[in-house]
Amino acid sequence: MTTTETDALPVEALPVHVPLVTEPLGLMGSLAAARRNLLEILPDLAVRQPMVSGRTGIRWHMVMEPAAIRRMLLENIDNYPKSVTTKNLLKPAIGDSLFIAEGAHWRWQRRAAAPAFSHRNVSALGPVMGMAAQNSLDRVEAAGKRAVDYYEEMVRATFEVIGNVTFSEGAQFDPEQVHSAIDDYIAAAGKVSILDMLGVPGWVPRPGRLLSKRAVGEMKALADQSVEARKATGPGMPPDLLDLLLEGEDPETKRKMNTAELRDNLLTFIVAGHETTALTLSWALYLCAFDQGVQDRAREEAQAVLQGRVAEAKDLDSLPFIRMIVDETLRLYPPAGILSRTAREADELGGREIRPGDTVMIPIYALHRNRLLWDDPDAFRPERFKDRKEIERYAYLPFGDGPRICIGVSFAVQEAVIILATLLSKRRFSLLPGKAPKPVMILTLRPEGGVWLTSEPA
Ligand code: HEM
Repeated sequence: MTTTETDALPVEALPVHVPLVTEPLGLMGSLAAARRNLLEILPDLAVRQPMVSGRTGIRWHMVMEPAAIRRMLLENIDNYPKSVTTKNLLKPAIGDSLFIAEGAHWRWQRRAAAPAFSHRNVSALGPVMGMAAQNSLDRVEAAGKRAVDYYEEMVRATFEVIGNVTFSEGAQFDPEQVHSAIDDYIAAAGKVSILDMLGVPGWVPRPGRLLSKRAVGEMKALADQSVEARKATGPGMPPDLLDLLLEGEDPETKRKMNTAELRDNLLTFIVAGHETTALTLSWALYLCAFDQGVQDRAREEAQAVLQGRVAEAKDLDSLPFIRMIVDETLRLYPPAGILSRTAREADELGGREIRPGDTVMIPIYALHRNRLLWDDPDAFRPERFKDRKEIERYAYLPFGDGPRICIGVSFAVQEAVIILATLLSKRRFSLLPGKAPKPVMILTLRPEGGVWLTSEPA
C-alpha cells in the first residue's frame, strides 16, 4: 500500500484499502485483474475526477459526479435500466422479481412489498434480531481467547435473522444447505458477470454454469416448500416478512403475488439481504478493532443504553454513535461496490456523450473515496456522519437512491445496530497481527481471508 499525495494521513493510520490502477490495463489485463478483484480494475482517476470513460469491447463510463448520478437514478431513470449483465446474472436465481423487474412489473411488486418494510413492521422484527445477537454473543464468549473469523460469524448471525423471518418452521429446510447453495451460486455467477461486464463475447466459455444451475434448483425448491407450508399454517404473531408478503397487495391494481412470485421475492430478500448486512457488520468490527478509541466510545454508549441487556429496535435513536460507525463502514466498504446500468437512448452525463447501449457504472467504492467529495477519504471517521445534512446526498450511496433505492434499508440498519451494540457492550475486540482482511470485490465487497479478531470481556 502506498500513500497518495492527497492522503493527509500516513498509511499505517488508515484501514485497509486497495491501491487503484494508475496505468491502463488493456483488455487481457483487465480480465485477469477482474477475475481476482473487481476493485483492481478501478482506475485511480475514479477517486480524483468526476467521470472516467473507456472502451474494453464495449463503451463504458464510470460516474462519480453527484448531479450526473442524480440524473441516472432519478431524473432520467427510464433511460438507465439495470444492465443486461446484472439481469442475465440474477434472473435464473431470482426470476423477474423486485430486484430485476422494470416498468409496470417492477412498480406493482414494489407497491405490494413496501408495507412489509415499513418502519412499524421492521421494528416488530427487533426481537428476532436481538435473539440472533444473543446467540452470536454466546458463540463469541464460548470461543474465549481464541481468534474468530467475524465474517463467517456475522454471516451466521444475519442468516439466522433472514431465515427466521422468511422460512416456516414447518418447512423441512436446513439453513446451512440454503446458505451453501446461495454461496455456490454467487461464487459461480460472480465470475460470469465480470466477463459480461467487460463486454467479452458470449461464446467465451463461462465457468461454473452447471454448478450454479444445481444450486439454484435447490434454493427454489426450499423456498417453494416454505411458501406452501406458511400458506397452510397461516400467519404468526407478530407477522414476519413472509406473512406480510403473503398479505401484500398492490393498492392500485389489487394484484397479489402468486407462489412463484413470492418465492422469487423471498429468494431476492435472502440473497440481497443477508450477506450485505453481514459484510457491514464484519467490516464494522474490523474498523472498531483497528481504532480502539472509536471502539471505547461505542462501548460506553452501548453499555449506558443497554445496561447489560440485548439491544432492541426502540434503542436505535439512543445509539447515534453506533449508527455513525455503521454509516462510515458503509462508506469505506460498501457491500454493493459497483452499480451498473445500460443506457437505452443517447444522453449527456457530466458533459459527456452517452450512446445507446453504453455501460454506465456508478463505482460506489470510488465515489465514497473521491477526493473532490470527501476529506481524508481513506480515513475511518464516524464523526463525519454526526450531522447527516452535511453529507451530499448523491455522494453517499450505499443503498442506491431514487425509486430503486434498497427496500431493506431500515431492516439492514436496525439489524446492524442491534447486533453491533450488543457485541460491543460485552466484548472488546482486537486485531490479530498479520491477518488484515483484503477488500476484494466479486459481486459484493468481501474481506478476503476473513476478519480474524480476538476478543475479551469488556
Ligand atoms: C447493508 C445491507 C444492504 C446493502 C448495502 C444493500 C444495498 C442495496 C443497493 C445498493 C441496492 C440498489 C441496487 C441498484 O440500484 O442497482 C439495493 C436494492 C435492493 N435491496 Fe438492498 N441492501 C442491503 C440490505 C437489504 C436487505 C436487508 C434487503 C431485504 C430484506 C434488501 C433487499 C433489496 C431489494 C429487494 C432491492 C431491489 C429494490 C428495487 O429495485 O425496487 N437489501 N440494495
